Amino acid sequence: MARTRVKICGITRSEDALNAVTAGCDAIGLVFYPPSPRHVSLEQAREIVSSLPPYVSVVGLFVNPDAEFVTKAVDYVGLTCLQFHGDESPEFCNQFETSWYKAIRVQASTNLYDCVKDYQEASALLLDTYKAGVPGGTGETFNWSLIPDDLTKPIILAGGLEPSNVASAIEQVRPYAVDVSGGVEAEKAIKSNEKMIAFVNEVLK
Ligand SMILES: O=C(O)c1ccccc1N[C@@H]1O[C@H](COP(=O)(O)O)[C@@H](O)[C@H]1O
Repeated sequence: MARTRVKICGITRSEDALNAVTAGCDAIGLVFYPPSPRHVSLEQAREIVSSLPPYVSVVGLFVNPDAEFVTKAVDYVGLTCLQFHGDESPEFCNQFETSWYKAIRVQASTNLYDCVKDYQEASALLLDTYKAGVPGGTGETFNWSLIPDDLTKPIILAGGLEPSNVASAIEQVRPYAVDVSGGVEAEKAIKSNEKMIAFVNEVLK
């Protein structure tokens, strides 16, 4: 069985990006959502990406963006994948030539089979915690038993993951990948090298 991939999201500094890659992550995430404390400008993002070694995926995170902005970010920054974390429709997500996936904020009433059907062109579904009024990055887990084990899309598990719970999350959900932001921070928007190493080690053990 393939190993679980790791994305570390909300990178705001080149040194954090390099530490994340050295720790063993497969992808970094850059937040293009101005209200987030982890928001980066296109210039900051381009500088971070220019410091990366080869073979690292660069995911742009958007919340209800303008299509023109997404296209500009792909070209200017060199994004390899798009994460839509708002209320974007399948039609909106599909208009880009870049690989994309959709974040679903899961609550008891969420029908994940319908989400798979609705977003059939997505390369994966990212499952995050539902919290009213907050699009993501809540630092809170959700009830993983709400995830059926026969979904026909790769699942990226997110929401409140940290070194102490990621191994049990993987054991229970068997996701394609895990995604972490707040759980490996030293302070808001600043990553902890120790926590990133601990997180990846827990995934790989
Ligand atoms: O990180 C943010 O500020 C953010 C803002 C808006 C939407 C999503 C955001 N982050 C993503 O949320 C999940 C879970 O994060 P956490 O590990 O619970 O902090 C993850 O995909 C983040 O990239």
